[in-house]
Amino acid sequence: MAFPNGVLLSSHELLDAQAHVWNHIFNFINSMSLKCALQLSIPDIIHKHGKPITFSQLIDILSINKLKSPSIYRLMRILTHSKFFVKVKIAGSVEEGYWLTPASRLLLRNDPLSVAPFALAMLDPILVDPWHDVSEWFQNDSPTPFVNTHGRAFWELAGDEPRMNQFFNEGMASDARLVSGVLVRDCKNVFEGLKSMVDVGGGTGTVAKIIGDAFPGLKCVVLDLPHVVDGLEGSENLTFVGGDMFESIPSADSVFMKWILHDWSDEECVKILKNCKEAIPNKENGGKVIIVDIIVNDEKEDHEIVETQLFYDMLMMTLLTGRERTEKEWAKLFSDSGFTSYKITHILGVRSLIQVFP
Ligand SMILES: C[S@@+](CC[C@H](N)C(=O)[O-])C[C@H]1O[C@@H](n2cnc3c(N)ncnc32)[C@H](O)[C@@H]1O
Ligand SMILES: O=c1cc(-c2ccc(O)cc2)oc2c(O)c(O)ccc12
Repeated sequence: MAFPNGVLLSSHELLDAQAHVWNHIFNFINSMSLKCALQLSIPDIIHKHGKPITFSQLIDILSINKLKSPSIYRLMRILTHSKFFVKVKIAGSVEEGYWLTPASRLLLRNDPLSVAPFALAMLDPILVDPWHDVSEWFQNDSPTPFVNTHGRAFWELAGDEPRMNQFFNEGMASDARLVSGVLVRDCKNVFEGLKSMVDVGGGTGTVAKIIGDAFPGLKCVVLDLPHVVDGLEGSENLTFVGGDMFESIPSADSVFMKWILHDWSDEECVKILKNCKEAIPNKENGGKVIIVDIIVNDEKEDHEIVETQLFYDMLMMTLLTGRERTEKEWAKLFSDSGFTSYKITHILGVRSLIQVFP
């Protein structure tokens, strides 16, 4: 087969190319099938059943129009293919049963590490609609596709829409639980010896609580926007401050920022980092900024990790003014903000821990 430009392809290459394009066109079907399973609570139903569930048992429990049961078989088939469920033999029965996989365990609603709130949030029209406007945004003056669609910036809408504020903060808190567990288990040395830490953009305080409990001598302050921290109660070594990191950051030995700088442009990051440096009075004596964020390394990392990092980069471009950065781009931000050195620890999968020293 020859294309008009003279490129020759075997039938095999041509059919592979067609399958590749189709898989990209239909990728949204994976996301939407997952959304449907979550809305019908299928992972929770299987978990509550406590053992592999047969198709007929699942149909009995699901609250659906039973005439549509055969379509549940098709939904389960695609989700089993994409490894959200497995089919296993049931002793003494000819029927097989559906069981959970590590991926669907992360979708259980009451699991502290649940990704379910985020999955539902990400697939809500509020966050899906801006993706239809990306090409229009490329051609106009809007700061982000999100502003193009909603007329307001992401954080403004979160402040005005209690539903979005709640699902976003819940989603962040579940990720914060997962990351904090790794930090207090595997990165003790990063926090040992610190007397105070301000978690900038620390949300509802999940990371600060877990780190504060693991290091009782460490006084933690969470700085976030007033609509996020209003009414939250602190403890012996945890306080909440409503404010704006672009204005000022409370003083502390160390500043912690998880998933903050990737939300913002280079110019905005330099402003935040300069405020972080101002906030650390003890510059020579152990003062530092601790960052948890993505470092893109498309030469070394495996294909799936880089794909997740590039999804995040597109997410930051579409919802916010941010981006994912390579080590060289991070290093430039740090030196432009007046920091002298940094140390990277690759410990958090898709993300890394970066300590930056004044
Ligand atoms: C992506 S979330 C990260 C939350 C938390 N650090 C985590 O990883 O779980 C970004 C946080 O920055 C907060 N934020 C946005 N603009 C801010 C500002 N100008 N000053 C302080 N916090 C801000 C948001 O409210 C949100 O809680
Ligand atoms: O709007 C988001 C969503 C996420 C997100 C989505 C799905 C997950 O399993 C985890 C997180 O992350 C975001 C983020 O890190 C950010 O800085 C801004 C917005 C979002």
